[in-house]
Amino acid sequence: MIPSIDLQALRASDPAAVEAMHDAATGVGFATVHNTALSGARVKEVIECYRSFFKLPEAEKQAYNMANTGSNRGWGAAGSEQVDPDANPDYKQYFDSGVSLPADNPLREMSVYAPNVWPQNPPAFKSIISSYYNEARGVAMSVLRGVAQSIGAPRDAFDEGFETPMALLRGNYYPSRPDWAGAKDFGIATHTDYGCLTLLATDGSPGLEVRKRGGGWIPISAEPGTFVINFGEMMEVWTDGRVRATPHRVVGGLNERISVPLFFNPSHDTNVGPMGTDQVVLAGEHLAARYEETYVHLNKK
Ligand SMILES: O=C(O)CCC(=O)C(=O)O
Ligand SMILES: [Fe+2]
Repeated sequence: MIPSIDLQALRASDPAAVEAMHDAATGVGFATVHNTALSGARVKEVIECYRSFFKLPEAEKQAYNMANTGSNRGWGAAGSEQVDPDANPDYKQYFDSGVSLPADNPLREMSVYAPNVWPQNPPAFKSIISSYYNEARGVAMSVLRGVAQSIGAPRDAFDEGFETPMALLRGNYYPSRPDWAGAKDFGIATHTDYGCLTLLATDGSPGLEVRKRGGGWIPISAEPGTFVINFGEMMEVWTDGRVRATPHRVVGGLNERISVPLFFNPSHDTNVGPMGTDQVVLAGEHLAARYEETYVHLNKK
């Protein structure tokens, strides 16, 4: 039901891999991807690094709380994001990092390119997370080339749009589902991702569910070294609906869980208007609007 794709085969234009990507992109909107440049050991290191951060005392994490900076870099406390207006704010915590631009780059004035915030603890956080950020971007770009090929576009159709990507790496921490949680409380409520492609690593524990067309939910999980991919709203617009942005959620259960999505968003000025039309939709404007709707610290301003 959810295609499983060998990334090296996709890179080599193996017909079965290209067809699996076509099915994923135009059908369920999700796939798992394995045989990438990122090993399971690398992903485990990243997950444990986030875990150490999330286990710090709340008072220490407060120093990095993004509600204080108004950007989306640093720690997001439980209840700080509401992805579904009909549900309560999510009970997950998260930590966001983005592209590192040189101090004299004027793009840093824009909140989507704001400077990163790095915690002091664990001490290796900055080096582990920033190198994973760069490696994961490389993997995401290879996946996108395969997506382009699978829908009959040139393999490099998306390359130019990702020169200074608003790519955001997030560590999500879901504690076990709180006792007080009711029907409107979720680890992360039902939503579609905002950007083009999400490359998601998880600690292997269950929780993520994908909405089935026609109703119902499909559970999906991936051990470190295998990634879940899915497509976001900008990709659906850009491809004029051919590639699907599929809603998903985490209700949460007894198990604690960590997941690490890379939201591979294009450069601010990339036109993600439907290909082959003259409609203009600026990626940066779409993203800023969605952040304003969902980050509690931005929409309450
Ligand atoms: O934790 C997961 O598996 C999914 C997280 C997610 O959908 C998101 O952060 O957008
Ligand atoms: Fe998501």
